[in-house]
Amino acid sequence: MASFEVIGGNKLKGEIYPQGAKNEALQILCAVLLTAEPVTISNVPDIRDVNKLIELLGDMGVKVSRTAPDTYVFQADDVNLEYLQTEKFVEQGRAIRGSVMIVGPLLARFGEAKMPKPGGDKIGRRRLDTHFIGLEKLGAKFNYDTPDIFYSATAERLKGAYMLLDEASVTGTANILMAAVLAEGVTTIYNAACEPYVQQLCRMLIRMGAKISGTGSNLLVIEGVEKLGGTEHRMLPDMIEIGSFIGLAAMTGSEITIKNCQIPELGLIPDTFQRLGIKMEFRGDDIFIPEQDRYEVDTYIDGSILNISDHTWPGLTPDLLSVALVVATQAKGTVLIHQKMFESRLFFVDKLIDMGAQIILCDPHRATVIGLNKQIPLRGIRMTSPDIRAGVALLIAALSAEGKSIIDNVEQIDRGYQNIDGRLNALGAQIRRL
Ligand SMILES: CC(=O)N[C@H]1[C@@H](OP(=O)(O)OP(=O)(O)OC[C@H]2O[C@@H](n3ccc(=O)[nH]c3=O)[C@H](O)[C@@H]2O)O[C@H](CO)[C@@H](O)[C@@H]1O
Ligand SMILES: C=C(OP(=O)(O)O)C(=O)O
Repeated sequence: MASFEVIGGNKLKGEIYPQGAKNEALQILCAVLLTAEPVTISNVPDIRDVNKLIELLGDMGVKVSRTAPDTYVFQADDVNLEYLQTEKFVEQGRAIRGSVMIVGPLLARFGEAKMPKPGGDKIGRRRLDTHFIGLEKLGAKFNYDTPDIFYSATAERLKGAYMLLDEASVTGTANILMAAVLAEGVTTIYNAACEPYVQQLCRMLIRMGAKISGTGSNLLVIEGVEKLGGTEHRMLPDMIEIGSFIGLAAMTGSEITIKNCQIPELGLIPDTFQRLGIKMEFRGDDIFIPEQDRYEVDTYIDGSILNISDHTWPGLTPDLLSVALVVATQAKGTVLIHQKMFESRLFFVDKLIDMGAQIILCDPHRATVIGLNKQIPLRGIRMTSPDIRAGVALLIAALSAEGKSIIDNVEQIDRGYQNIDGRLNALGAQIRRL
């Protein structure tokens, strides 16, 4: 288990480039299974979860070549389905959430798929009903009643269908979409997730020859085609990393320019941090955060307390609430953080309370944060990173804190943030990997 030793209290300064988007990468990589032709993917982040999925694809027989540090060519012309019976596959599938999205492409192209219960953050119940029910509507038969939670599915030829998803699941929509593009006839997915990750997947599939309308909306209509061809795809910058850097700048009172953000794709993210009082300027496609000694939380028009909550896209992503919460600890004012989607994602506030933050955990979904207005700095402590986003929120807290912090289990942070210690040290942070 690796740890970070963080000496807090330094102001950072400079430019930082966001990595390619983790959650987009996990979808796009699974989509290479839909064609026997080469697919070139660039702006691939060099992070644990993505590297694990690339390794899994390679072990399944997909030819993988890295043509530049962030660019890969994949060719799935000789997929070994027997690999899905091996213990190594089970281990790999269990290690990441993204592995669940091999099911749709495998069913569509080969008529069979297997997978263990996928991994990912332990941040609440993460059910897969939406995936399975959707794929069943396309004609797949699932066997998921196994004691070892190893699912298998078969389908002779998937057939298009109408479906109204019970929830707008991000990976569920991607999985069903990837199955529907090769199904016979028309599939309509209503209440589809429309996060930029899914939009990017739609664009890639269309370039491969798929017929999809409704990209960016919650109503996708897919006319199945016989086969798909190769393409080139470039990943968007990671919007969660961009939000994390905005929060980091505010907490540490630093002047940071976040380069090449594709600002129109960020939805409510900049606005949310602005409501927390953080000033920023859009300079072309860069976000400039000036040095600010203080920031003051907005209230609603009627003067009531600001509430920051998650929602399916185009609402605010749940993956940034931990960062918003940590930023609120040093703001002037009070904020209610309401994490609606996940029930175990706010428990990390006990570490922030140990650091001196004023937070009332109202219930598993809601925390009231009374900002310290930078009158009293947080103090460094030893803590463990429970999940990827809490991990980065604790890192931001430690960088702003007085004294030394140790953060254990930083593999959680490495799942989604590329060389985060090296990149932040280049801006003046003091982070040592132990
Ligand atoms: C690999 C990947 O892409 N992971 C992301 C993906 O996970 P993932 O696709 O697993 O998450 P889902 O979208 O399926 O669901 C997330 C949670 O929200 C709940 N839910 C979802 C939709 C809805 O309308 N109502 C509702 O309550 C679900 O029950 C679940 O607890 O999307 C999540 C939600 O943006 C993000 O946190 C994850 O980082
Ligand atoms: C929850 C997340 O990831 P995963 O779905 O891979 O666990 C995340 O990226 O914040």
